[in-house]
Amino acid sequence: MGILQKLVLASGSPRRIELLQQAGIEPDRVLPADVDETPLRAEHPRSLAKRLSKDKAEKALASLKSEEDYAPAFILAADTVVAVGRRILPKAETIDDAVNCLGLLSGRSHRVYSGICLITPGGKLRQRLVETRVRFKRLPREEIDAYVASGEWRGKAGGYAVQGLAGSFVVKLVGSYSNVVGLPLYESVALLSGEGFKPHKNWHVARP
Ligand SMILES: Cc1cn([C@H]2C[C@H](O)[C@@H](COP(=O)(O)OP(=O)(O)OP(=O)(O)O)O2)c(=O)[nH]c1=O
Repeated sequence: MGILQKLVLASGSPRRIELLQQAGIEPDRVLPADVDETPLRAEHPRSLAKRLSKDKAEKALASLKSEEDYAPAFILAADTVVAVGRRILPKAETIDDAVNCLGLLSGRSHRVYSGICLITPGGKLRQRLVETRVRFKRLPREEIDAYVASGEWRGKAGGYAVQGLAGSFVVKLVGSYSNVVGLPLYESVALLSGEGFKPHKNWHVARP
């Protein structure tokens, strides 16, 4: 196999593409998979992240299979969920969503869960769930308003993006940082290598 192995990233998130690239992996194709992200009743945040990453990978596989020139490939998908205790925070779409999320996160710890799902060219399905604990400083209303005005929260789980302005809200982070941004790199690369994908084929020698 070796160099013929193709990798499809089942995601429309620019962050996930960038994170993979940061790890030296260039997906051969990016195929966003739209799935219903509504939590089930009383669903635990970790179960939701795992279930949705699987749904995304399977949806991408189905759409690949419907193509005339279908060829088996590695398919990688992820889903990131922010939760305070068992309470799942929404992917903020409105200013109200963002204000409510940030109010809940202010001055306390929350958890970020990413489910990752890999389907191999041979059809095996592998999953991981990665958890990061994040503690935010207390956010006075003026600071929440200023952050909301930046728009950085739009489309982000929990109404913030740690890779931007909200990085300065973090008092403590325990676990994987890339997991919070949307794709835990250590675990994703380990999963891929464990299934025989050679992640290092595109590495270049740095020029001074
Ligand atoms: C907490 C947090 C989330 N996010 C983003 C990552 C994800 O894009 C998004 C969570 O939504 P997801 O549903 O995990 O992903 P998505 O819909 O953006 O992309 P796709 O399903 O096509 O892969 O929140 C950040 O960028 N920074 C953060 O600090």
